[in-house]
Amino acid sequence: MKIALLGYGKMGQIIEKFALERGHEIVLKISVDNLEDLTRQSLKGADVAIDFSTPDSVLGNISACFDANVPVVVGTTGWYGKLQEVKNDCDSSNNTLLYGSNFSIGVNLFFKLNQTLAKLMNNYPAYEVQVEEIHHTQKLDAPSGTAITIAEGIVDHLERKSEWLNEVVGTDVELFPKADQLLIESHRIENIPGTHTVIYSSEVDEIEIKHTAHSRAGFALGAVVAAEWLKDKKGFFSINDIFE
Ligand SMILES: NC(=O)C1=CN([C@@H]2O[C@H](COP(=O)(O)OP(=O)(O)OC[C@H]3O[C@@H](n4cnc5c(N)ncnc54)[C@H](O)[C@@H]3O)[C@@H](O)[C@H]2O)C=CC1
Ligand SMILES: O=C(O)C1=N[C@H](C(=O)O)C[C@H](O)C1
Repeated sequence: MKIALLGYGKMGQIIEKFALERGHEIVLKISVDNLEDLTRQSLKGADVAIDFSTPDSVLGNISACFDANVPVVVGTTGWYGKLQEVKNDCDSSNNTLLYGSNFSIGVNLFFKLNQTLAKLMNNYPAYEVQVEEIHHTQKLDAPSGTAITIAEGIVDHLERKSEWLNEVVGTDVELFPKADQLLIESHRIENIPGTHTVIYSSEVDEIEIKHTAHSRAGFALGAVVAAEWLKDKKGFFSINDIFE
């Protein structure tokens, strides 16, 4: 496949390595240094685009892919408030997009485990639940996209929680969640690729499920596999559609 990389930073560069290893060709690499190279014409030379850019640029990049009728895999996070709008655009323009807050196999298994545990906990009101995420200090968005997916998995399956709220540890803002609110605590520490923990705590004990990414390799390989999966599809998909 001919692949356009929209975003050639930490993730884009590892994705390139896996794509080449799997026999693909990189026909376009866009970063903040060559934004002028992203044109309808240049995109049309790709079978698929993979976007790992920034929360501020991702929506423009998606529009550019729709305009060129090029399927796009979106790994960028921090834009999910616009998800429904993007889905509508995708459907009405007969385009193709797959997004995922996390492309690693381990985290997608973790998402399922999280939902199962949340369902079980409906019978055990003594447990209070909290989500924690830790990422490197260059991360632009908080909470992480993965933490949002985890929190939605809890809110959708645990009756006593109806919404999530986020506290970035180390800032002056301290939150006091109400009983029906799920706290996501975000920590920013040098060089952490991504750690997510769900903690159920009672007076007498604690249950913790935790995913630790040792590197960015799982995210990057997952993005290339997602692009391969998307090749002959049409429509709006999430990473969950691959794992189903
Ligand atoms: N879904 C997943 O599995 C994962 C998602 N991510 C997300 O991917 C995104 C990128 O992460 P990193 O590579 O770590 O960030 P990074 O900061 O290392 O790279 C971002 C790249 O985007 C480029 N860029 C800036 N404006 C652009 C524009 N208008 N068009 C195209 N590129 C532009 C920058 O020059 C840079 O090359 C973040 O939103 C992050 O949260 C990161 C890892 C895994
Ligand atoms: O910015 C990152 O690095 C990561 N972002 C994704 C997220 O926001 O969940 C996935 C992974 O945790 C790494």
